[in-house]
Amino acid sequence: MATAQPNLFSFPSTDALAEQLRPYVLRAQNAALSRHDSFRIAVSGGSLPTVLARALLAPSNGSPEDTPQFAKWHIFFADERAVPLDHDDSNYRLLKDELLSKIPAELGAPVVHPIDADHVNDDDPQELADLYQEDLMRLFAAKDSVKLPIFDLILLGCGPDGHTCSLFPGHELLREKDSWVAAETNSPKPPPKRITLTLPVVTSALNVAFVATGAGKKDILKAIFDHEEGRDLPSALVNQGGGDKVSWFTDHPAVDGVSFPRRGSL
Ligand SMILES: O=C1O[C@H](COP(=O)(O)O)[C@@H](O)[C@H](O)[C@H]1O
Repeated sequence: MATAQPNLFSFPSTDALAEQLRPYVLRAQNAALSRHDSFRIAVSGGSLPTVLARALLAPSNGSPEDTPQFAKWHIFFADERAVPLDHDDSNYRLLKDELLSKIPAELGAPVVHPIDADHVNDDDPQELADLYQEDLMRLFAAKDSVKLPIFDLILLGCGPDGHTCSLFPGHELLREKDSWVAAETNSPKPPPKRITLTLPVVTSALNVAFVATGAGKKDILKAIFDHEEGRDLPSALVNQGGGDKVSWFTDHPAVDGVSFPRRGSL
């Protein structure tokens, strides 16, 4: 368990947040591309894709550092719902509508890793989870010694109950140690059948950023950053496991009244 504290950034508006999320993501991209030939990122659904699109589709200042090199991106999903890829509840569809379909051709196209559409109607989403794990293994487990995939960046949301990915409070999946991808059959938030990256995968990433905005997140953020009250919430477990690799991008209403020793500026 990491002892260092996560970083908390708070902005007056979602636009101001998106403006700062862009250099954060591009720094992770540039660092990744100096180490290997691709940028390996996992993204969530919910409110995240809209903010991410605002960040990444903004005009570049023209420098190579400020340019998304999408052709070198591998995009996975931090969690996905077991629905067809064109369904309103699909995180893939959301990302496609908000970001992927709007990337200018000159920036190149990322390699996107959706779930296997042939298994979304299975009674049990375990096969879907296993196939997704195999997809991850093709990229990350070139050597037998690889125990966990190391993402360059994972972008997360935080639900009003403190869930992140499809890891829900009090759920047994929070104790999963071995699988990279787990199946969820009884999500308290519809739809009930989902797959999710597991906690060890999330906390092994080189960088993890939450995006949480709006007054509706205020109470849960108070609980998460109050070490006693919210210590077992899934988002708090990411903080504890990831330490200062974890950054929270929030707006002022989401952190109104949240006491936190390390409010950073980027
Ligand atoms: O169900 C989900 O919810 C979370 C949180 O969504 P938000 O709208 O409160 O940001 C999301 O991160 C996750 O990917 C999604 O499947």
